[in-house]
Amino acid sequence: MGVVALVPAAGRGERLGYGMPKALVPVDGVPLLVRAVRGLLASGRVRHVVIAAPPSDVDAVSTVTAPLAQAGGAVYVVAGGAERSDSVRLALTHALREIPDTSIVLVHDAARAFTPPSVVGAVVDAVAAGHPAVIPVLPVADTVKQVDSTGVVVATPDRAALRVVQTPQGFDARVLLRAHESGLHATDDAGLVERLGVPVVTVPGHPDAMKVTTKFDLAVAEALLAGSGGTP
Ligand SMILES: Nc1ccn([C@@H]2O[C@H](COP(=O)(O)OP(=O)(O)OP(=O)(O)O)[C@@H](O)[C@H]2O)c(=O)n1
Ligand SMILES: C[C@](O)(CO)[C@H](O)COP(=O)(O)O
Repeated sequence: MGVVALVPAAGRGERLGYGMPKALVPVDGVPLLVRAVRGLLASGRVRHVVIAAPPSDVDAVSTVTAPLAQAGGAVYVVAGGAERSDSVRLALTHALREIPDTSIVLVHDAARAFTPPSVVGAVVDAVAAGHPAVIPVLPVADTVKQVDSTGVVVATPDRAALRVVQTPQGFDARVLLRAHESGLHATDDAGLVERLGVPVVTVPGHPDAMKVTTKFDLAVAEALLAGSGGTP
């Protein structure tokens, strides 16, 4: 069973506003991307990692991530694309071309750098058990409103049926390839798979798998790290 993790890390981090690509932003001296890759490998389930880096930072990203490769595995770096889905597709193409036994593919945001390895393991286990698509989720803590284009509320969905979606999202490699060849658009990979009519199952996510998007999130990440004694 070849498990490969694709790590989209080519975003500009505009909402964070740190003046460098978000994946390279350090928390306690260690870039978010390095922490994300360490967490994937610490699960003991992932052998190979393919990172989609900002095109102008492929060399810098290769330098910081090459030492992370474990025995029998490799860390590849490719140039990412304009949108997250382009970066995932470019990394997937590389994985399917260069890593012959790729059967399960995880897609994991570099920005979710503090995801516990146990979440990675739960996703891989569920795909290995025969589910073609698996996502980690959390319940919704707030009441959610649907609004129209002018901001007027049109509905209050029952939040018991809503979930917040995290990564890593895990897939049968053939299903993910079909989803990315579909030409459809979605903000996550499972969104593409859903549109193929393939069932997507959920496993429990974790609050630490939060996406570092804003300065507030970065402050939360720093607090998390301080509270955990410095891992991952
Ligand atoms: N063209 C892109 C855009 C995003 N990502 C990656 O997708 C993940 C989720 O994206 P997000 O958190 O929205 O990051 P940014 O696009 O960098 O954020 P912003 O919109 O604030 O610039 C991140 O790890 C990001 O690096 C990517 O690989 N390629
Ligand atoms: C994939 C994702 O992390 C699921 O929550 C999220 O959709 C990516 O964030 P973006 O801002 O839509 O790029």
